[in-house]
Amino acid sequence: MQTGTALIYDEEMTKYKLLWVDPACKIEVPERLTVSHEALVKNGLVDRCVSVPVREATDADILLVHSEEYLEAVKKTPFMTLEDLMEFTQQYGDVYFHPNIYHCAKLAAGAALQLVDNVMTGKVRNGMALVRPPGHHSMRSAANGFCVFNNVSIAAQYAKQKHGVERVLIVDWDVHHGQGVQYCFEDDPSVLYFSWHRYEHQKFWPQLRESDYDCVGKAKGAGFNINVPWNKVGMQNTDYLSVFFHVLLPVAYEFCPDLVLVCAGFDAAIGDPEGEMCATPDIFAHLTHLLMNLADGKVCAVLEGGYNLTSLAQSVCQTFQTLLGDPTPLPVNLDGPCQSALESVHCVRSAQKPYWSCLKHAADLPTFELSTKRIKVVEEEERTEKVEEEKNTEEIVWPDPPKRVSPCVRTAVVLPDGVDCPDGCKRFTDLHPDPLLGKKLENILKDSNDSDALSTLSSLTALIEKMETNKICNGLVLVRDVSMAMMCVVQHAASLNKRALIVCVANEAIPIDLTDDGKTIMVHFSSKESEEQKGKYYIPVCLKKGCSDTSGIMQAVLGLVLPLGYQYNPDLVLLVRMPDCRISESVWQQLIGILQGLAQEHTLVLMQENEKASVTPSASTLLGNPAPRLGPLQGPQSDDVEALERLRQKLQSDWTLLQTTAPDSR
Ligand SMILES: CC(O)(O)NCCCCNCCCN
Ligand SMILES: [Zn+2]
Repeated sequence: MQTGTALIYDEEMTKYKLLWVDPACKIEVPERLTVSHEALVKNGLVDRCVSVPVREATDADILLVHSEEYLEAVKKTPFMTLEDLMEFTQQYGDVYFHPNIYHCAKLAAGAALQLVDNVMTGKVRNGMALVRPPGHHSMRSAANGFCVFNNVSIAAQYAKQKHGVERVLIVDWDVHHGQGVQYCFEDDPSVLYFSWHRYEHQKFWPQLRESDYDCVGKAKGAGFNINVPWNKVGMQNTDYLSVFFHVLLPVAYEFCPDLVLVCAGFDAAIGDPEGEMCATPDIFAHLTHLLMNLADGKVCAVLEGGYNLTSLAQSVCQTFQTLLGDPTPLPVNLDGPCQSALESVHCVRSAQKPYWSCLKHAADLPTFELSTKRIKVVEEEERTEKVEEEKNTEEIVWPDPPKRVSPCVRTAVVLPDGVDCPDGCKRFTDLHPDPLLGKKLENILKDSNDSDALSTLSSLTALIEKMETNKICNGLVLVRDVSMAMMCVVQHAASLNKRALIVCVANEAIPIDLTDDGKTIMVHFSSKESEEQKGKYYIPVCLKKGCSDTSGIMQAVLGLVLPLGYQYNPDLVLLVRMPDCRISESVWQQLIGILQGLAQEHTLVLMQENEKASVTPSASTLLGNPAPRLGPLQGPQSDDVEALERLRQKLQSDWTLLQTTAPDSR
């Protein structure tokens, strides 16, 4: 299995800066790179990465995206006088030139190509390039928005041409719209471009009509361009996650990319003068994690924006730690998305509905949107360049991201004799069995002197305690009686006052009487409608074709289990695979991989002891290896979608992160 995270950085890219007064450009300073790199050094992350050297992009590389006349013009800048540089800059917007910026722009683009080469040839699993100048605003024949060459667009074309990549997903989480990327690929169905961006109904820079949600791509590229406008500032972690769960991830899994490129701008974080958002740096740990089970884990992040030096450095470290496989921090008290974010999610899903089967049941455009659409046209004429006022975001404070400590044992296993312990795992036995355990579990144990059941259960309970004290990250346990073991875990977690999210894949309904006390929440996948409607903590997901239905499961995991799980915020995730369920191995691995974003990766996998063939693949994902790709997904069964939507309607008043439509509250 491929491992290793590349870090690409060269201090040469700090050797250019603004040489004259320009309020629009003064935030793009060399210190952006130095503080990021220094933070990586301070947190011991540089030593854990594979340092990959930069290289200069060649003319051929740059011409994959840019025109010859533009390249020839930029080539002249190193020899220009200050006056010439200022005059040369005038023809572009919100960007500045410097005698050394052409050199640095070649290094920034070359860094992205080095990253693609190392990931595509399997020298590393994933990585991030810390570069400046950024890239996503630059266009075929124009610099723009601090960008000279479009680093990520060049990397996408390069990956296709040199490495035969067929489908590239570009995730642009920078707070500005990467219009340069959109223009480059808008008619290209092999590159899916996703961007969210501060928009404020076209009042925010670059004030483009084509940054709105209804610009979905052109001709063959229709559907392969996804714009999520933020029409208000102050967006929080929950808003970002809502867009990943209900827009990006379902489409990304359907698209099934060979490679994921990230326009990793951190001006979407709190404290940034450009974004004026409120999402905290640890959110990038989750956003990164949620992409790492795509494309067999081939994720290449390239720095774009980020102008608050504190949140930038923290966000960069959060991203690297996740790329390195460290447990994600607990997503603290997420409430639901704000009304404006919900409207954006609603509009994007309805605009993209014709192009993606995972969205074929999405709601139509909200009626108010149709009316404001006309109003927006009217405002168009009134749009005036707003005066640059200084953003005093320097005073904003937020808590330091929590420490993310990797337990000394990553994956512990409890296996019957004769089943080998997978490489990298540690066989676990309970060294101090609790003599009273039989008594405590008598209500569960049918036969209290069933010694090996007792020993398995005591290992199970001891394993949970080791996870709760962070001695062990996650675990895999094979048992004879899965239902009984599940009840034991539920009871033991409750006794430790730990909240457990149980995801149970079965075929039949299962005998379980969950106390509706909120200490446990269960999502139960089966092929049978469950007759009794239990409280808000028992969620039956019925799939007509049962758990062999890959797209049905994935639709429910991404659109229901993830939002629910993030909002519930468990201390422990229990993944239970009933013997009768026919889930495919790779879907099971995706389930394990995706849900590791919760509970600081304290995932406990429980299977029947005859599932020996699943031990190695399950352990591989628990060890942090990416789950295998599922292939492009077909649409889920209509009646399953309708059942899921009924479930959403029922649950979303309690679990507001489940919402995908804005109430027509105009
Ligand atoms: C890479 C990037 O997306 O971060 N570039 C952002 C360019 C912003 C241009 N406007 C500046 C106005 C200053 N208040
Ligand atoms: Zn930006």
